[in-house]
Amino acid sequence: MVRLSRAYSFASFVGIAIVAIALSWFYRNLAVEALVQYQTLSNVELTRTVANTLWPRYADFIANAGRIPVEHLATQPEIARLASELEQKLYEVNVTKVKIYNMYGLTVFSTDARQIGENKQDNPGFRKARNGETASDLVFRDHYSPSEDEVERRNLLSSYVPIRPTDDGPVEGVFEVYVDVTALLDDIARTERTVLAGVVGVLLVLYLFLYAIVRRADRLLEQHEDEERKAQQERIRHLAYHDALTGLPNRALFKDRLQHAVDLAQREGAMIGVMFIDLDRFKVINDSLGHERGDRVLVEAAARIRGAMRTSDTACRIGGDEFVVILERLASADEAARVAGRLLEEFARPMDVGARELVVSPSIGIAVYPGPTREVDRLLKDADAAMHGAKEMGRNRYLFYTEELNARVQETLEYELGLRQALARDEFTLHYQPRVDVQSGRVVSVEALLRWRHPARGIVLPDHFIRLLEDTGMITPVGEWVVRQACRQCREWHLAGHDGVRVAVNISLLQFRSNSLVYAVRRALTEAGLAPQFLELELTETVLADDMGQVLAQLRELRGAGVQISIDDFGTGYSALSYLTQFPVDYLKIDRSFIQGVGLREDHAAITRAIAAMARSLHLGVIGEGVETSEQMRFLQGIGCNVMQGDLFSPPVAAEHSADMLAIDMLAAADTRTPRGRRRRAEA
Ligand SMILES: Nc1nc2c(ncn2[C@@H]2O[C@H](COP(=O)(O)O[C@H]3[C@@H](O)[C@H](n4cnc5c(=O)[nH]c(N)nc54)O[C@@H]3COP(=O)(O)O)[C@@H](O)[C@H]2O)c(=O)[nH]1
Repeated sequence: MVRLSRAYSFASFVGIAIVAIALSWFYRNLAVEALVQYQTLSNVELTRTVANTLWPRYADFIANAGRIPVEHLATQPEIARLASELEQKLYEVNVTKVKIYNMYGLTVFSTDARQIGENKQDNPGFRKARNGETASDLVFRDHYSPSEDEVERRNLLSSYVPIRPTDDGPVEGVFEVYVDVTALLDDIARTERTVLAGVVGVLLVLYLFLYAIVRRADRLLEQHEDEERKAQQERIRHLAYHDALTGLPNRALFKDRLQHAVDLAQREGAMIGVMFIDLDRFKVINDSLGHERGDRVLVEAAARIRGAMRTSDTACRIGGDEFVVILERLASADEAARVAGRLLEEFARPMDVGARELVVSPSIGIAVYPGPTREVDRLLKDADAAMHGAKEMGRNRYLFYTEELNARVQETLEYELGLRQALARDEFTLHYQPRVDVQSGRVVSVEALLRWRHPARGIVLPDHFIRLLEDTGMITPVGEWVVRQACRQCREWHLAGHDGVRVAVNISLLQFRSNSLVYAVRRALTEAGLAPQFLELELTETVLADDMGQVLAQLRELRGAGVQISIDDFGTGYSALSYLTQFPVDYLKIDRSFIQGVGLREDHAAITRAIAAMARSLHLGVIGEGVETSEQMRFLQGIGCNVMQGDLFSPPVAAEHSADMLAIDMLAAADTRTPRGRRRRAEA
């Protein structure tokens, strides 16, 4: 970095030098010019005086001097007289030499007699004077002879002055006057040196004064730079060890702090704890509300965690929605439980994250040392396992780590990991359950139901993994796979001759929130070459009760394209029935819990009747699901519900048997079926 003082020193030195040189040059020029002007005037005056007194008597001699042989000129009596008279006249002035030229440049007279007779007609000074102008020239002579004597190193001003008998008369000759200005020029040089010394002295004082200021500024700057550098390093260090969003220590600093806490605990024989906090369903919040609101949830969560902690605890954010608190110097495990309890209370208050208020709960796992956690470097892992245990137990709670819990959690984690890989490993499959028109005995539509062919556990039913798919955000890609697969299968049925059959697919609320549903459905239909009216989407009432505007827009688009919409598990959603008039719906599926209550509970029979009547008056189709007995079938027939689904006709069957299922008379099959036994065989 360029130092100010160094730059200032250099620039000022150059400045002072330039000022000194310029000043000296100007002063000398002005002074010398003034001297030349003054001395020239004085020479002109002298010439006029001489001309007035001497010229009338010598004018003829000088005019005719050209006729006298040059070698005799100096010996003419006029010359001696002239020399004598001039000597008197020049006695009191500082003129050192005088020459007189005639109009042809002949030196008629000179105080140095050796120069008499010389011709100066080509001399510019002479020529100028002959033409009526005065010409002066400052010259330096190493050796100079004013008369016959010689002097050395002189500065001389020589002036050529025209001689006129009267002020406005013609020029009749030229006077050359030499004045010795050596002393005057020396004076000028002395004054110049004095002025220069004075100016340079003042400039130096100014320079030193400014230098002191610049030096101080330099130091202040240096100090400021130092502070800025330190602050910058501190900022970088902070960024390296803190989470930019919440400002909490990050994973790197957490490891440091944990190590420190462990060292202290081992030295003092104290107890420490690690609390692993994971926000419940954060992925869903993030995906549905957007990342900006997700960030606000995280910031608010960090503030609440800090609020619930003791001053001796350290809270860190170690991942997306994962926070860890190091609990130092615990008196007992109960103290950790109290901190966790406070934290749950903090999270019970709704969070204001913009458009809506949210209650975001945490699941908390706690591992204490010494305790079931024997190795300190397992503290975090064990707290993590306890947190998963808390999630399994229903979330929004805390759980201490135990070895049994660990085994269970490991199993769940493996299961979860397997599910994450199931789509890529092609382990999902669809089973199909027919819906029968009991008036004709024919299959009118088929519900596609997802199954996971687990490598060790065999066929796993969706109740065991749909929620996990939703929690992990995998429901969207898996749901899209289901739609694609079902459309392809339906097209195959059509090609095999069952061309009126419709396929129904269950759609999760999260698929609506992902906003890719409409595109995925259209693409699946196009890829399979299936007309939209053969695809039915089953939604639960919770979907309709969600963000009405968002769901309605997508439903209208799908319905507009020709896709059929049905409400699944109808009657269990406890939501306002008015939505039925607003949403574009084609069918209501009466929940199987009501149908299975028929013959056992009058209220269930009443609800079933009411739903069928409502569907009829709203001109909606009605489907009875979970029909297991002939009694239930007859009851439904009696209330005008003729399309039924249930084990009485067929449980869900694998794709390879689905075409056979479409070919048979379902009523005849129902007569010979023992529902539950048949279900187990078909799904095995
Ligand atoms: N989002 C998605 N959800 C899906 C998908 N596939 C299934 N599901 C949902 O999982 C729930 C459980 O489904 P499943 O275990 O397949 O059970 C279905 C039938 O087997 C069962 N059923 C049908 N008839 C009978 C019967 O007579 N008795 C009896 N005990 N069970 C019967 O009902 C389930 C179908 O229910 P529904 O969808 O409400 O019509 C279930 O909620 C599925 O929705 C999927 O791809 N995506």
